[in-house]
Amino acid sequence: MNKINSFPQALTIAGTDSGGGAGIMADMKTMQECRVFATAVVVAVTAQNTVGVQNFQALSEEIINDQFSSLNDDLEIRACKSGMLADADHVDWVYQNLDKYDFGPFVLDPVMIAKGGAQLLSDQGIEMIKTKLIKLATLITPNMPEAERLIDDKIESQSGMLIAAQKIQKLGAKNVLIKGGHGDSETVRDLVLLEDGNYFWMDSKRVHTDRTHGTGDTISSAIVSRLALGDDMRSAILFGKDFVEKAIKNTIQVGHGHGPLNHWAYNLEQNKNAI
Ligand SMILES: Nc1ncnc2c1ncn2[C@@H]1O[C@H](COP(=O)(O)OP(=O)(O)OP(=O)(O)O)[C@@H](O)[C@H]1O
Ligand SMILES: Cc1ncc(CO)c(N)n1
Repeated sequence: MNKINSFPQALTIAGTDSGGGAGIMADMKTMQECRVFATAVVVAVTAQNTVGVQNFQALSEEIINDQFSSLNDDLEIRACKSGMLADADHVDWVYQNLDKYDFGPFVLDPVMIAKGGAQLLSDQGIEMIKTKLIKLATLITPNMPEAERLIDDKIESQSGMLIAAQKIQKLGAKNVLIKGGHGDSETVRDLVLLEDGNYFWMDSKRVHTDRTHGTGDTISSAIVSRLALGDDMRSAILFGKDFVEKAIKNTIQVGHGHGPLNHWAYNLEQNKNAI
């Protein structure tokens, strides 16, 4: 690799959040905290705050292709992720670019509905993820409602969660992380199904808070960062869980709705332990 360009670089392909807590903003803050250089392809712009999404506009095919091409011409992206992709055309354009360029392992966060209820991906867009984009995914990270939508079935138990992960893997994703943040159980359980068929659970105590805007973006960006730094999939996912847990626990008071996470909490804790 060209030494001049050797600092670890990661890419997020997603929508912006003017409120700063989710989407590209959460992704880049997370990557920065993980010590990788963050880059972005903007697919859509949202007018959003902690209360909800007030409006959004997706960008043209030309500017999306040009952003990918600019990155490919100059940077050395080692891992990438996608977030909000808006509709079927945008999913397809992202597919074509990821098929064309090598940006390393690809983490697909199939963002469908924001915590405030806004639909960030059309029904046809969901179908395009299921039939096309998923085949490029090194890892897919649905939350529970997204996992149910991907398999078109309800998930009602832990064995149901495993069966769902296996079905999602059959759609084409190599590794599957089903996030269990939704609901009100005291223990939050995430499930990881690895490429080789082995699986494990990640448990944590539920933090009773409404400051959970951008949890999914944050865990997937922490995972992508560690993949860009050379971690194997299992270590990268375990790191992501630790990172997001600390970011949720160490609440900050911003906004009046689903508040954002504290993206510097992980490093604050590391520094404290180092003293
Ligand atoms: N209240 C909570 N307490 C502890 N961990 C949580 C809580 N909420 C979410 N998590 C963790 O955060 C991560 C993201 O899970 P979640 O199910 O919230 O994703 P998401 O719905 O995609 O998030 P978003 O749509 O806000 O980006 C998971 O590892 C989950 O276990
Ligand atoms: C732009 C954007 N991406 C993702 C989410 C989901 O967290 C959101 N609320 N907004």
